[in-house]
This record gives sequence, C-alpha cells and structure tokens, in this order.
Amino acid sequence: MGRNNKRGGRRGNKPKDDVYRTDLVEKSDMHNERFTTYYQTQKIVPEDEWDAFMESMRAPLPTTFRVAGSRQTAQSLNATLRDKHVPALNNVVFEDQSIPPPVQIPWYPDGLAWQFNVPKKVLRKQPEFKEFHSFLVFETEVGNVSRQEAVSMLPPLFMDVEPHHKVMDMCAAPGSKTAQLLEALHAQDTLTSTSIPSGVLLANDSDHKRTHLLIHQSARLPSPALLVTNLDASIYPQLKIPSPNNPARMEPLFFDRILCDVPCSGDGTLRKNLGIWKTWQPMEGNGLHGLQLRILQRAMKMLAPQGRIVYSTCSLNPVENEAVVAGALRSNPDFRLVDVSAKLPALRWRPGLTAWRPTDKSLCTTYDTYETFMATCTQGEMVKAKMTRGHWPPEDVEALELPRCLRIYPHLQDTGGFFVAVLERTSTGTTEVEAPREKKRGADEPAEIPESKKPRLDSEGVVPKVEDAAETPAETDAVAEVATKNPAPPKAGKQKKGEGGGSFKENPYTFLPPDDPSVVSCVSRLHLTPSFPSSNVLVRAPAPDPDADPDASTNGHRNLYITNDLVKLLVTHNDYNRIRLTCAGTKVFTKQEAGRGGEAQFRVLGEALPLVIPYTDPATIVEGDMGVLTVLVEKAYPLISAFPEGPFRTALMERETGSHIVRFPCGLDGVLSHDLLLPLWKSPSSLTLMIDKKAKSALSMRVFGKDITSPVKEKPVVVSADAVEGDDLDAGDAVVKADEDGGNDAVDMDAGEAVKTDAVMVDAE
Ligand SMILES: C[S@@+](CC[C@H](N)C(=O)[O-])C[C@H]1O[C@@H](n2cnc3c(N)ncnc32)[C@H](O)[C@@H]1O
Repeated sequence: MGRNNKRGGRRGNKPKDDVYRTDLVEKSDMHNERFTTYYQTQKIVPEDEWDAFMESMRAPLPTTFRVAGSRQTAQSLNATLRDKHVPALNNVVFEDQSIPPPVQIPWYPDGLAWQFNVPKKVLRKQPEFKEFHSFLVFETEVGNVSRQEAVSMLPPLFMDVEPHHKVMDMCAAPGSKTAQLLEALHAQDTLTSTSIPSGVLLANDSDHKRTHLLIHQSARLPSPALLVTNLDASIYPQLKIPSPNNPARMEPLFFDRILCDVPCSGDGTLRKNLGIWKTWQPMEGNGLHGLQLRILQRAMKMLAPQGRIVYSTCSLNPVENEAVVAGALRSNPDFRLVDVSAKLPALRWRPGLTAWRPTDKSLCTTYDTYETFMATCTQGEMVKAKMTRGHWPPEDVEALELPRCLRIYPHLQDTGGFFVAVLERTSTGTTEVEAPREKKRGADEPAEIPESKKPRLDSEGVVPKVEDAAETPAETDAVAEVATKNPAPPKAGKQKKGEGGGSFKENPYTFLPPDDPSVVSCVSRLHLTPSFPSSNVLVRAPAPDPDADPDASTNGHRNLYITNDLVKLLVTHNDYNRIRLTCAGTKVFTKQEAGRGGEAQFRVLGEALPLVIPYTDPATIVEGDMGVLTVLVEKAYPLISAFPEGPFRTALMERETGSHIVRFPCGLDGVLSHDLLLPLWKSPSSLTLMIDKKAKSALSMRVFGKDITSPVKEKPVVVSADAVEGDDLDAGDAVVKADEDGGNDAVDMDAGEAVKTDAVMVDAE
C-alpha cells in the first residue's frame, strides 16, 4: 500500500477510478534523473534488466482484486467468476484490438486474486466487459471483492495467521491488509470450534481519521476479535492481561504475529502515483529511516518467542528497507530473517541487497561509508541529509542474511514495486519491556529523527560522536508505565483523562452483566442458546453510577456489541488514556422500533448473522424455498399472505413479531452452493428482508442472474395490524429506523441498510 499521506502520500486528489493514468501524464514526462542515477548506483536490478525495469515502471498498472470473505463464500464467488464471467470475456475484440480476459494472479493461494489490464472505454462500452465490470462493482460494494494492489496482498500471506494468534497490525490504515488478516483469523478456529476466534487482531494507526477508514474496511468481516487503536506505533506501550494461572496477577501480552507495513516514500507505487516522477528525491527515504526503524524495534519488543514479524514497504530504497532490517537485527540479536523462498513458489522476486550507498539531496555524490559522508559534507549539509550511521550497510552485513528479504520489481510479474522481510524471534524468553516515552508532539505528527539520534555538532562544526540508532534502540528510553496494576472497569459519566475507560472523546466501552435486562431480552427473544457469550456484551455508553442514582440500570441500550474473551480482557485491564481505543469487538444487535403500539425489540444485524447463527436455537430458523426467496428479493415489504402457501408462510403466521432468520438450503434448485441465511423482520402483517438494496441486488444477480428487486425506492410506513390481506403494500408496515445509543463507529447504518452480502452467505455446517 501507499505511504503515509502525511508525508506526501498519494499526491493530489486522484479520481477514484484513475487506473489508466497514461491519459493524465505523458510517457515522455515519466523521467527523473535523480531516480535513475540513485537506483542505478544502488544496482537494485542487474544492468541488463534496467531497461525492462524502467519500461515497466512507465506502463499502466493492471487492475487487481481479491475475492474476499470467509473461505467457502469466497470459493463459491470465485467459481462464478472463473466459470461464468471469465469465459464470456475470451476472444473479445474492441475497435479491431483483441482484449485479453482477466487472469488469476499466479502466486495467490487458491486462485482468489485476479488481474486485468483493459482501457476504461472498453469497460464502459464493450458489452461483455461492461457486464463484468458491473458485477465487480456490485460485489465490491457489498464487500465480496476487494480491490487491492497485487503486491499489497503479499505481507499477510507471509504472516501465517491462525485463529488463536495474537496479531498486531502496527500501521494498519486504510486497512486492506487488516481485512486479509481478519479473514485468516476467522478461518475455522480448531480450538474453539465456534464462529468467534480465540485470538485477537489489534489494528493501530497514528492517524485518527484513517483509523475510521480502517474500521469501515473491516466492517466487511465483523469481528469480536478486533481492536482498533490510534497511537504512534514506535511508542506503543506493552499491553497486559491477567495471568491464566493466577488471574489476580497481570502479565505482559506478547504478540504471535506483527505486521509493520510502515510509512514509506512509496516510489514502488510510481506506476499509479505519477506525480512521483516529478518530485522524487532520495531525502524522503533518508528522513523516514529513523521512524521505520523505531517502529520495527518496538514490534520486536512486543513479539512472543518463536513469533513472526513481517516488515514491508512499497519503496525500492535500501535505506528504507535493508538498512532498517539490518539496524533492527543488530539491536536485537535474538531475531533472524526467515527464508520464505518456498512459501509462494510462483512469486518472482529478487533477493535483498547487501551493499548500498546512501546519498544526500545534491546527488553529486553517493557515499561509500558514513565516515566519508561526514568528512565530505559541511555541517549544514549533514543536518539536512538526515543521515546516521544506520543508513549505511553495517560491517557485519553478510552475517545478517539480507538476501532473504524479498524485492519485488514491476518487470518481473507486472506489479508495483515492493519490499518484504520476514523476521522471527529465536529465543524462548521474553522480558517485559516498557514503552519509550512519548515525544512532545501530536501522535499524528510524522516523527523525525529524535534529537538524541541526530548528529550532534560541537562549536567548530565537527561531529564528535554520533549515536548509532541501531545501537541505541528507542526502547532503552525512559519508561512510561501504561497498563494498570489494578484494573477497574470504565466508570460512568463524562470521561476525564485519568479516569479510565477512554479519554479522547471516545464513548466508553462498558461490559454488561449477563443478567442485564437488555442482554436477557436479546437472549430470550432471539432464542440464543446458553453457550452464547452473554458476559462479553458491551455498550458504548457509560456504566450507570449507583452512587448517583441507586435505581440506575443499563436497560434501554439500543446497540449491543460483542467481543471475544481476550478482547474483553484487553479492554478492561489496560488504561486507554494514552492509547486511543477507537473500536472493540463488533456491533451485533440493534433495537428495532415495532409498528404502531408494538414494543421495540432487538434484532440481529445482518452482517453479524454468521457470528450469531452458531448460538441460535436451530429449531427457530425457518426454512425457505425458491418461491419465498423470490418474493423476499422482489418486494420490499411483502404481506405474509403474498408468500406461496406452505411451511414458511404457516410458520411465519404463527411467529411473534420481531427478528427471525430464514435458511435457504445448499443446493436449492441447483443454485445455491452453500446455505444462505437471511435476517427477517416480522411486522403484524408483513415481512422485511433486512438487507440493503445493493446487497439485495447483488444477491438477486447471483441467484436469478438478473436484478429483480423493486426499482422504486419504497418508503417504510406504519400501518395497522388489520391491513388488508391479499394486497401488496407499496410500502409495508415495517418501521425501519433504528436509533443509536451513541456508538460512534463509522459503520453504523440505519436498520435495513446494514447487511453486506458476504455476511449473509453463511457457510453450511
Ligand atoms: C503504508 S500505510 C499502511 C497501509 C495499510 N497497512 C494497508 O494495507 O491498508 C502507512 C500507515 O502508517 C501510518 N503511520 C505513519 N506514522 C505512523 C506511526 N508513527 N505509527 C503508526 N502508524 C503510522 C499512516 O497513517 C499510514 O496509514
């Protein structure tokens, strides 16, 4: 993915669909003397490959996408793509030119990633490609397809995440890799055998606005195992959890897997960020080296024995890549680079460099050694160049096995440029490590080389001694204790700094007791089984303060969230005054106003259905057939009497009003490749399929081959229970407006608009 936009980012306001940017920048403008000189000096590719490398850098980047979601739903959508859409795109000719069909990215597991390189006008005008394009747009909107650069899909593949892992994504926004990691975490958990993984994914980013993008992205796979935080990763404090053997004792949490997809200069994205051609210069990489190293070193301190870190950038610059890895390895001798050459056999890459020559802005000289640089430059030049000894290859470079790093170049497999290094902790012991002290700057502010790491000059302009960042890791800085020794649940009332439960104007995270009336009501009305984790239900509201109001109760909450056990422990046993906690777990139930005179009741959010199904009494799930599905998809608020006579209609007539679930079995009419479960809302005389219009259309396209949903935007109205039977209403008697109780997550939607198709396609058990 791209760089930190705070540091230049993707320049300009690029139009959303700006894939074919050759329309915007002439090939003749795709030159930068500094780029050529610098990278030829570094010998990043053999001399005889240089022309091919540069030619590819100037060619348009193919569009790439990944079929997302749970394993079974992804496989089934991929089969539709492979067996229906792609064959229709073979032998297409447009304006006398043969247009190649999409092809599978050879190295992506199970053939779930695709690429195509087709001009926009073909997508707009050529009938078969037009249909394929609208299929992709539909499926992307509902979250089944994720448009993602091919190389950006790589780091999560090297993480080997399992459902019980504690995983951290240190620089996570906007979240395409977080989404991949979540999918891996939600692969069937063999330990718990439930829909809820026992591990955790802590996704962090220093940019608060971008964490909300991240929450929005990850809403495609709602997860009780997700935590999102907002802090400078280089000073991330050690989180704590109660010891499993002695819950009264706190112990540090170490992660099994950490992704450091760090902010970088981003010149590997030149094929799509054409502005970089004009502005590229090596200083950006020089300036980022320190922050990148501190983030990686912090990750090393938070990693469990035998754990794994993936360090990645979309930069080609060895100063941001091998130099960072070398510095980190030298400061942590119990780490080594992992040989991952056999992991993705079809991936083509070049080994990491063992020699490179940093340069300053003038580019007149690259410097062999740090000493030459110091001897050559004036004091001013030295300060501006932002270089430390750690920018150069260390003396023991050979011992570090840097060729185990992966360099991905555009001419190898028609991708962007990328760098990946996989590091493993070899030692068995860990010591608790305290977080470096926070610098006096906003967490959002891009970090500079800390004063202590900058060259210090004496009065004569000579550098007497320069601290080597690699030898003085940030972790040795003074301590800032973060986790609470005696954890207390978040308190009620307005949060003040120091009170626990979150400052930063985030609504607090308050876990409800299992006998809370809201939880009890959910369990009984939604027929949840005793195994439902009632003690992990939280609300985004202050806990009642019995001192202030002895009768206070938490009854009356509108939205209920659930977490898994580990997320609950992390939320309740750590202090979120320094770390901004922006999301914990996922919203599962929302209160739905009933029709006139009816009582408001909880319903399961459609996207949360896969989580709730394993805890739902199977006898309460109604079976449907193709006739039922047709009515539900075609009409917005069909009367119950509009359904074909049969078991479904009889069952629904007998049911109480409120939330219900319908199952369409795998194999139904030869159409469904796995069970389809959908949320329903029953009003006195009509039913509503609680999925949004786009998700409904995508479902319709898949099941019926066309969009049969009603084109009219129907407005929900309230009608009395004695509405005339036998007539369809223009707008039914469902009231589809859910209130919010202050949950401030970015993906809150009105009831009836919240279901993504991936969430409703539930794997058959
Ligand atoms: C390359 S992008 C990450 C892309 C992301 N992993 C993805 O796949 O969608 C780098 C991210 O680092 C964040 N960032 C910059 N400085 C940071 C820091 N000190 N700590 C944590 N995140 C930081 C930026 O806000 C940016 O979102």
